[in-house]
Amino acid sequence: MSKILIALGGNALGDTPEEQMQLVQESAKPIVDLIEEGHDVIISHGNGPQVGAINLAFENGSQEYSGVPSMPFAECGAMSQGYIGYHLQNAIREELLNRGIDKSVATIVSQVAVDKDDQAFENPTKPIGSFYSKDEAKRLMEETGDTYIEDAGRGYRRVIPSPSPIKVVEKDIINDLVNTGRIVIAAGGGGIPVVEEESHTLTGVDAVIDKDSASRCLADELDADFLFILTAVEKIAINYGEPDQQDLDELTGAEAEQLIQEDQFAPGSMLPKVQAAIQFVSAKEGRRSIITSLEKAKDAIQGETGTTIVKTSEKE
Ligand SMILES: Nc1ncnc2c1ncn2[C@@H]1O[C@H](COP(=O)(O)OP(=O)(O)O)[C@@H](O)[C@H]1O
Ligand SMILES: NC(=O)OP(=O)(O)O
Repeated sequence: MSKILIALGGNALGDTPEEQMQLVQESAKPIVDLIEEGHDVIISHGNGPQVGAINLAFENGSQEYSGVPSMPFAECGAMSQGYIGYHLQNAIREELLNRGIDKSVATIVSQVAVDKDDQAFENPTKPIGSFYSKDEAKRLMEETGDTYIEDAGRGYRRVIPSPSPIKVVEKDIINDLVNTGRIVIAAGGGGIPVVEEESHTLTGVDAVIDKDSASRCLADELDADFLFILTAVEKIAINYGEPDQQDLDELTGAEAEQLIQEDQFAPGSMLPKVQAAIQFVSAKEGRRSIITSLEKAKDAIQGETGTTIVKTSEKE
């Protein structure tokens, strides 16, 4: 049996509490399929729409009502972990009980250490919150001074810094829970970004870490066998969205690097997933990273679908 870290994409969560509550019931099924097969499963998830909405709600509130404070991004990230983890752990719990599986599931509020001098702080790239038209984004930029960019052909979104993860602060406790058969939801939304001071104080920073990158970091620390990146597509493709689109079954790290050089993967969407997958498999023989859709997760672990990324030396 394998240790599998599952990184859930935005389509597993939706945009509103009602949508999320409903969607996580569907997301729980393939997760519990893997648990039922005897695998150790750790779950992480994105938070781009949610962290943006939480931050904006406080911003709007603080403009209208004097008692509402502005909310820094680290705190917004922590809130998003609680909000998403609450729905997700209940959906998984219910699915486990319905199938007569006696296992407990919980969410760990997870902090991820970053370097205070990470270049990412100078160059915001992480899209968060809702999508806007070009005109709306221009107006918002003028009004707020925030940065908005076009996000993978889907509209304009606010961007904030997204430093690289160094370590998951709570990794030991996550490891202990996994090793005693618990299902853990961790490093949600890429983790709460913190800088470790010399005094050992952990100070939150205004950033959102990419969840695929943080998931890779946690999968590495837990020595997982599989990093599953579940998103809206069954396989990654070359010439994605074009008439000559070609879906890919298996890639080595080197082949995937070559496709990155050819700009085959959109920044802010598929690119960070492929980069996380390459980094995960390159670190140790025998690891697999699979990029596929939620619905196909069970088939993908049998090698029946999805795009599998393997260490280059394993295919030579
Ligand atoms: N080369 C590619 N192959 C497959 N999908 C791609 C490719 N380039 C961009 N995409 C898009 O990337 C999306 C996944 O990114 P995104 O929606 O940001 O992920 P998440 O599920 O983590 O929210 C896919 O649904 C697809 O629309
Ligand atoms: N934190 C993060 O990467 O969230 P999304 O996957 O929702 O963008």
